[in-house]
Amino acid sequence: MDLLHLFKLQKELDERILREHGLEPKKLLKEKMLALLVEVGELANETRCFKYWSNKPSSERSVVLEEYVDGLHFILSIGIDLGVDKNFLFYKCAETDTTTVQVFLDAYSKIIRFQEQPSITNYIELFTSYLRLGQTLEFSQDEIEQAYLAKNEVNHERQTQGY
Ligand SMILES: O=c1ccn([C@H]2C[C@H](O)[C@@H](COP(=O)(O)OP(=O)(O)OP(=O)(O)O)O2)c(=O)[nH]1
Repeated sequence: MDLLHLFKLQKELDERILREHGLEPKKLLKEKMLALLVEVGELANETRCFKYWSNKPSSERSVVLEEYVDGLHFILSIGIDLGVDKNFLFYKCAETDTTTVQVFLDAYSKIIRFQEQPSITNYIELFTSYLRLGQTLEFSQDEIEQAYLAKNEVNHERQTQGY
């Protein structure tokens, strides 16, 4: 996954959203943190991994993947505000032998920790936990990258249409 390229596309999209909505290029960190928490909740809902009371299966893989890359958009956007977008290198996170529910809870706790203390170390921890979540959901890096590019385009189209 070419993260530096994704950061660049994210920056273009974020700048466009600010422009179209007449917002100052001020940081919207709190709003982005809440948006990310909501996206992780939407993702968990689509997987249904915690719904021990139901036999209904997970949503289609493509639906889950789109939710996943919505969260990735906000994580990249937060990284840009933090100033790490020019030199952030992806390193493969170790495979973990744990449940999907636990991986979701870990991602939540890393997001909250970063929100309380927005350091680069905590950002890397957050990013890593989100990549681990992608691995747990069995998405390849290539699939994630392609889905990110597709949703990024949709986000631009929405701005064109005055979303
Ligand atoms: O500064 C921003 C703000 C938003 N987004 C992207 C992230 C995500 O891909 C999308 C917002 O999520 P979604 O598509 O779920 O938006 P929604 O307005 O909640 O749509 P829906 O009601 O269809 O879920 O916009 C950014 O990249 N940068």
